[in-house]
Amino acid sequence: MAWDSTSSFSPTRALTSQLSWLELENWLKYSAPIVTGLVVLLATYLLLDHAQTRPLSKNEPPILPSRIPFLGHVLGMLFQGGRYVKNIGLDNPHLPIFTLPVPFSRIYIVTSPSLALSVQRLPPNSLSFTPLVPDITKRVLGLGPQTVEIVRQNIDPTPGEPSGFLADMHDLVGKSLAPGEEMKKLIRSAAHEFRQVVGGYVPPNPDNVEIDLLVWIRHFVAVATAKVFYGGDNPLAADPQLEEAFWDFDHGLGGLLAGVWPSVMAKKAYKGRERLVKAFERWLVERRYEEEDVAGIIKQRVEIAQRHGWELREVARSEVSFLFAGIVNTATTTFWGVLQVCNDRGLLGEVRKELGVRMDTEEIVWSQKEKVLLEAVVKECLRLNSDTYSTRLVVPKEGVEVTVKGREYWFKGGAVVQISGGTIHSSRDNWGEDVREFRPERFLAGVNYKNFRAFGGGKTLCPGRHFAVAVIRLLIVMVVTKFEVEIVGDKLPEKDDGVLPVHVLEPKERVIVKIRVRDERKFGADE
Ligand code: HEM
Repeated sequence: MAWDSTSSFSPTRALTSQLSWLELENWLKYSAPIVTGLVVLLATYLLLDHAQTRPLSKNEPPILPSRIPFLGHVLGMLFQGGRYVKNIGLDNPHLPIFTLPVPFSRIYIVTSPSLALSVQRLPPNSLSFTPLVPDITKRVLGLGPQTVEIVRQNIDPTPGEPSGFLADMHDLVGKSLAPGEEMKKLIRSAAHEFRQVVGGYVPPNPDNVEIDLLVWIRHFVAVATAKVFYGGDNPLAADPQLEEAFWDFDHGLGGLLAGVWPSVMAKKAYKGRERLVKAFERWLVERRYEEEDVAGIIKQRVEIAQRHGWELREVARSEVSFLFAGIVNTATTTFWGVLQVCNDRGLLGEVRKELGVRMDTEEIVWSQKEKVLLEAVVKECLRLNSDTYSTRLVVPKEGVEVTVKGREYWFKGGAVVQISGGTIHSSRDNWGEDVREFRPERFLAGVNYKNFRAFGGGKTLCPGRHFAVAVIRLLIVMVVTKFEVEIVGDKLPEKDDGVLPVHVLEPKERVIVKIRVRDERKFGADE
């Protein structure tokens, strides 16, 4: 009999359905534990998220949950860098402070400038930056366990207590870079070095060679700063290739800070740092720091570190960090300053008009107006391009209740409080409708400095700020006076705010320029 495929009984179908049952049974047998596991995982995940988004105290700042439960804020920060938190602040202008719940902890974000002032004045036994330093320096600089132990000692001494390494170093750097004779000497030395590197620079033919403005400027800053602080025999002068190692270290800082297998995960930065450390170690072993042209602040830094029991190879790591502080922000801010001035013919004319730099005596003659205008240019560049955070650890393990501006706040122990410079600098409420525009005039008209956070604030306020503004001003004016800088392309780049904002932000795209010498006869402006 021919097989009737339309009949209601079909052995094939029966066999197939039997197979399906078997498969289902098998599937259930093997998959049930997996499904149960997944359900338990999902329930735990949602429970954790629920627990995480509940206030831990009635006075904890308002909690902003993330769209992706539990891990959302961490992922946001990981994939969007500093922009993530900055934008949450800008989207919630009604909240002066808020809580970002992260797995098993919190990050408290302050976006109100006046609240920031009060928060950074709280005593170090409630909020302090210094307890974070040992771990940060261990990761970023690769300090050994013995040195980290030394750093931990008497980290926040109260009056009358012996001061530890950090407090001694903090005092020294603060005093040496405060306005006064020592700082003037450093600025004179910087002026001299800038005149050597900028004045002696012969640009390649601009018809054939285009230059990356940031790379060009940062070379001047790196070479000159290394010489101002570490003298003519400084490690960068002895091996010019170290400059590349320096920028590798800088660009991979986030990876080093993450601390996960840095020699592999942040390979370039790690290698760059270790090359720098070796060079500084050699410099120290050869006692180059005793040479006459090494700045007093460096001689004393080495002395303090040794007095506290640091070995020379560890002192080398500390000096890499000081060189870093001296170069990176200054270089990037000078880049933005030169770019903005050269992009505005009117401003360029003003800047060029009143400066005289004499080759013979190295005397720099500023008109007061010039100095103020350039200072405004520098500060406006900093406002637009500095998204840095001031960070404080909540010191008491059990958490802390503080009264700030007449209100009670509670912070969880071990969590961090961050003042978001990026939000404060980008807020219309603080800077007006033209907040995104470059308008140095706003600083000439007078601004409220509580809205300006480029140098941080409180106990961690940048000690190099006066020196930095003076040298950036000087370098901008030297570059635009000696050279005609033609920007290739008609659009200025935006800052790259998708990274960890550890320093002034670099541009998203490279800025290419053509450089011509403007005046062959002398360095300075027309006499
Ligand atoms: C435009 C240039 C500069 C900017 C924007 C800048 C910014 C900053 C910021 C934001 C901090 C941390 C503040 C905080 O955590 O609240 C800092 C710390 C520091 N800066 Fe600067 N800085 C600049 C130039 C310099 C220069 C030229 C030097 C040295 C020659 C320097 C030396 C330091 C040191 C030593 C610290 C650590 C202070 C401490 O924790 O005790 N900075 N700077």
